[in-house]
Amino acid sequence: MADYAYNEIAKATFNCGFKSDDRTNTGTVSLPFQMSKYDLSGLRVPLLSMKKVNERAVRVELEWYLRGESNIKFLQDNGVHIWDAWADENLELGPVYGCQWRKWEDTRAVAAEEVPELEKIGYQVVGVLGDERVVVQRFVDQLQDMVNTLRNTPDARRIILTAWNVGKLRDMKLPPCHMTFQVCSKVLPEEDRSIHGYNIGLTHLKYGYESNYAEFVEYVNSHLQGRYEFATHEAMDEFKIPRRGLFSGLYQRSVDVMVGMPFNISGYAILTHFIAQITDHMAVEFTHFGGDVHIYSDHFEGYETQMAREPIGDNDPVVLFPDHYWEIDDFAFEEVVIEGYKHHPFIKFPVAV
Ligand SMILES: Nc1nc(=O)c2c([nH]1)NC[C@@H]1CN(c3ccc(C(=O)N[C@@H](CCC(=O)O)C(=O)O)cc3)CN21
Ligand SMILES: O=c1ccn([C@H]2C[C@H](O)[C@@H](COP(=O)(O)O)O2)c(=O)[nH]1
Repeated sequence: MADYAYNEIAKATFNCGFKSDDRTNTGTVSLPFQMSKYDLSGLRVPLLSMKKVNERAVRVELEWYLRGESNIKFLQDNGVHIWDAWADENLELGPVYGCQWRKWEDTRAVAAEEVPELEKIGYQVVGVLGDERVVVQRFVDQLQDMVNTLRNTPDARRIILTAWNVGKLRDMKLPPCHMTFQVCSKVLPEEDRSIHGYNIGLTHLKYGYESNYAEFVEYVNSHLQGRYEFATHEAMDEFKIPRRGLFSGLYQRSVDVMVGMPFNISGYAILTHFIAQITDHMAVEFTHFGGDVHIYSDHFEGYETQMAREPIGDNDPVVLFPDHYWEIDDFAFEEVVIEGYKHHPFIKFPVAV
């Protein structure tokens, strides 16, 4: 359950953090470099039970990232106001997350004879300089590259999405906090493949989704007495259970434990499941690496309230996508469903700007 991993970080930060000043003049306790891991098997999503996390806002924000926009109009049109305080009067944030994910700008001035080769790999001529050098430009879709690599050469150790575009930091209203996301694809041994396939099937059955995974569970239950560890690769191939598992990790340079982190871990878990589904993987685990991990001083009271609550044992949230999803642009937050989320009431935390 997600609460335990998250609570360890929150408690360590609260109890052992250094009293620190910060940009917003709020004051924090801060504990550098903390890691936590979240189980994703069976389409699980780490949504906390000890306070309500607005999972709809998480889905809307994720679609906004995937759309590659720098303007928060989409968020506002869909009733999400978490970025309002940072945008300018035109609702612009500068080239933040989505912009870097989908259209990282690469502009260079080159000698004319280099142009034909560069055009072959997607650069376009956008101008000529006084010294006759030619200005060429392309926009890199890092997310599409991630998906393509997972489909074509999944053993690659370079499958990375980064928002930390050093040359553009000064154009951003806030430099990216969740800055670098990496995925690793692994061929699963028979038993692991079976456990993860079975878990997804159980989730599908529980929520009435017909799927190859649900059929696999029915096969295991009727032919193997429920002993999924006896399922063979051959049988799993027949049910089209993916051969590979997906592991993901996020480096977040600055972590607001009470406000940002619950959004960030659940958002990246949903992103991992989505990428897994559209590249024929099963998501296994998400690891969160925090750089400056802090609790603001005006969150201490809310922290005490949250930590005094009992985790809800049967909080077992999962995410379900329509089974036709196969491309990045298929993601639509209204169709992405969270089921099984049980939580204590919302706690209001002031957000430091
Ligand atoms: N101090 C700070 N913390 C953050 O987490 C944060 C920033 N700044 N700046 C940029 C983004 C914006 N993000 C935000 C901003 C506000 C909420 C927020 O108001 N959360 C409320 C619930 C909001 C709702 O239900 O819609 C909360 O209490 O968690 C969450 C994430 C995350 N980021
Ligand atoms: O996704 C996010 C975005 C922001 N945060 C938090 C982390 C910090 O408390 C502030 C950013 O301030 P900096 O001075 O730029 O570090 O926002 C987050 O936790 N998650």
